[in-house]
Amino acid sequence: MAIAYPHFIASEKASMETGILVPSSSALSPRSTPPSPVILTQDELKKIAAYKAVDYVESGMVLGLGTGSTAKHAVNRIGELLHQGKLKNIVGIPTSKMTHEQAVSLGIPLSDLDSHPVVDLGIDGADEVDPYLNLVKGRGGSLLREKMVEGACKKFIVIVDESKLVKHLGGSGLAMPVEIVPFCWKFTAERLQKLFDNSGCVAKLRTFGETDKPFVTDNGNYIVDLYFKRDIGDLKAASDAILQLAGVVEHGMFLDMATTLIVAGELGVTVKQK
Ligand SMILES: O=C[C@H](O)[C@H](O)[C@H](O)COP(=O)(O)O
Repeated sequence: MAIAYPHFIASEKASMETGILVPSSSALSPRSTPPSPVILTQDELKKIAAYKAVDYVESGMVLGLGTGSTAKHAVNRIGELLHQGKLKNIVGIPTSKMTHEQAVSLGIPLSDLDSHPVVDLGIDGADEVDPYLNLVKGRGGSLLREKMVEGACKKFIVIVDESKLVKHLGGSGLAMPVEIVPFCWKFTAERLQKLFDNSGCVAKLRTFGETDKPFVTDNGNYIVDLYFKRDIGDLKAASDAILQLAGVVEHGMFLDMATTLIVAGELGVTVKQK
C-alpha cells in the first residue's frame, strides 16, 4: 500500500531534515491559493526510504549496514537514534570499507560475521529491483561483502527510489557487475560475455573514471560490468553459469534474498513484503 506524503509546500520540505513528514502549521491554515507541490530530488526520495527502513530497527539488534548513497542515509539515521538514546545496544556489520568508516565516525559499535554469524536485520540500497524483489547490486563495487552480510540476515530490507524498479533484471540497460580475480581478467571477461551471447551481452572491465586503471574492490579484485541488449531469461540459470566460471568471485544478482522492499516515489512510500 502506498503512503502518500502530506501536501508538501516549501516549508514542509525542510522538515525532511528530520525525516518526519509533518505538514507545517501554515499548511493547515486557510489559504487563498492551493499549495504548489514540491518536487523531491532523487536524494530526498532515497532519504525517505532509508528513514522508513530504520523504523524497523530495535534496540539490541545486530544490523547489516549497507553501502551506497541510499544506505548512507540509513546509517546516519541509526547513528542519530543511538546518540539520542532512542536505540541501545546496536551492533553493526558494515558491508564495505566506506560504510565501516562512516559507522566509526558516527560511533556505531561494529563487529563482523565471524563474531556475529546471524544478523537480525540488513538495510541496503539496490541498483535494480524486479517485481519479485530480485536485485542487481554492486554498481558501487561492494557486492561481495554485501552478499555475504545480507545472506546472513534474518530480514533484509531494500530501500530505493522508484527509478530503480525494472520489469526484469538487466532491464535498465546499465551494468550488471561481476567481481573477478585480477589474474587473466580478459580471459574471464571474454568467457562471461560469451555466456550471454544470446542476450547481446557486452562485458567491460570497470575502470576509474576515464582512465585505463582498473577499479579495485575492497577485496583486491576487479569488476567486469555486463550490459545486456535483451532479457537474460532464467536468472537462476544465469547465476549458476556465472558462478561456475573459474576466476569469478561473485556476481551482483541478489536472487530471493530481500524480504522487504521500501520504495519512495513522487506519490509516496510503498512497503512490499515478500
Ligand atoms: O556496490 C554498491 C551497492 O550495491 C549499492 O547498494 C547499490 O549500488 C545502490 O547504490 P545507491 O544507493 O548509491 O544507488
